[in-house]
Amino acid sequence: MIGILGAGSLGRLWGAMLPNGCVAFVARPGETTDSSVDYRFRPFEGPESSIQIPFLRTGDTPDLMLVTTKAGDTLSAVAGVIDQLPFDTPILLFQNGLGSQQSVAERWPERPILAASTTEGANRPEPGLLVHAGTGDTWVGPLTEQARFSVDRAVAMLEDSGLAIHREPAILQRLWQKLIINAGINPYTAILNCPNGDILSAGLYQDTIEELCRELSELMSAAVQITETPDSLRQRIEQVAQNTAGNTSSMRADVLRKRQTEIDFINGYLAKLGKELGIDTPVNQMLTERVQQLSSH
Ligand SMILES: NC(=O)C1=CN([C@@H]2O[C@H](COP(=O)(O)OP(=O)(O)OC[C@H]3O[C@@H](n4cnc5c(N)ncnc54)[C@H](OP(=O)(O)O)[C@@H]3O)[C@@H](O)[C@H]2O)C=CC1
Ligand SMILES: CC(C)(CO)C(=O)C(=O)O
Repeated sequence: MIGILGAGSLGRLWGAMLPNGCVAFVARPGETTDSSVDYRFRPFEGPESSIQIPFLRTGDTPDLMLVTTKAGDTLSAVAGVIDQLPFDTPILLFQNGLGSQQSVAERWPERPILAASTTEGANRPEPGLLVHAGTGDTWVGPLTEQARFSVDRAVAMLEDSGLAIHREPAILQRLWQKLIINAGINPYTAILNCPNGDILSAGLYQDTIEELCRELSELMSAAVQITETPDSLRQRIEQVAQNTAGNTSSMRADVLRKRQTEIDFINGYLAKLGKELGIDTPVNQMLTERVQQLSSH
């Protein structure tokens, strides 16, 4: 049995893709477990279907726990359920950005804590409907020492979904690569209130991207010893912005829905890291503050 903590877009995608009867959502503390989570699932290809996922019952012991809350909710969500989990249940964190993963791994270093980086895309355009909007790849790797022995088991269980799953021993580096893309696209789309592709012609982007990429290059080199020039980072950011030109980024979507964004775990994380490492990050700081002003901080 696989437990899923966070019945949002990504949690429901795993709920729909994993074999029926093998998954259960984890209720919030005090929430009833008598009901189920019911929704329509629109797959990337093929007809819609109805999904019904039960809640994990007291005494059920999941073999794997997927955590699909937003980064800002993750530490408290895990804290709320961890005492009910067997000590050896792998806990796999799916958050974008960085910072939330380290908080969980540092608080429970003796537990098997893993992280995933995924390019699958899921959204809920209306209540009760989950859309698998884009197929991609999911990489899974260990954050704590204990987790090294759990990666193969976690990958094997997730492979039952039919999605593309890969082992990634250097998961932190993999998360950094996605962080770079999110840091170079998401805040601009939120501030400018535009689809991903439109940032490229905007004055705010053109005036700051060179300096932002210099900050990203220095931070990545200092934090995870990946050397990549600012120009190369800029090319990667612009390639993704072009490939996803019509998309509404997750950060713009959060602002439009008046939900808390993940800015503190993207550019905010980078600005904080810069302070710790003695690297100036004025553009990350400016983007963080401007997005914070837009959202419900
Ligand atoms: N959606 C996607 O395609 C992708 C998402 N990600 C990342 O995955 C994470 C989740 O994203 P997404 O699914 O889109 O976000 P959603 O907001 O759709 O889902 C998060 C869910 O977690 C629930 N939640 C919050 N706190 C708790 C708690 N304490 N106990 C149980 N449930 C809780 C929320 O409930 P409520 O709404 O009631 O607060 C919500 O249903 C993010 O970090 C995102 O960046 C990464 C790649 C792709
Ligand atoms: C790559 C990008 C920017 C695609 O929209 C994304 O990951 C997001 O919106 O969070």
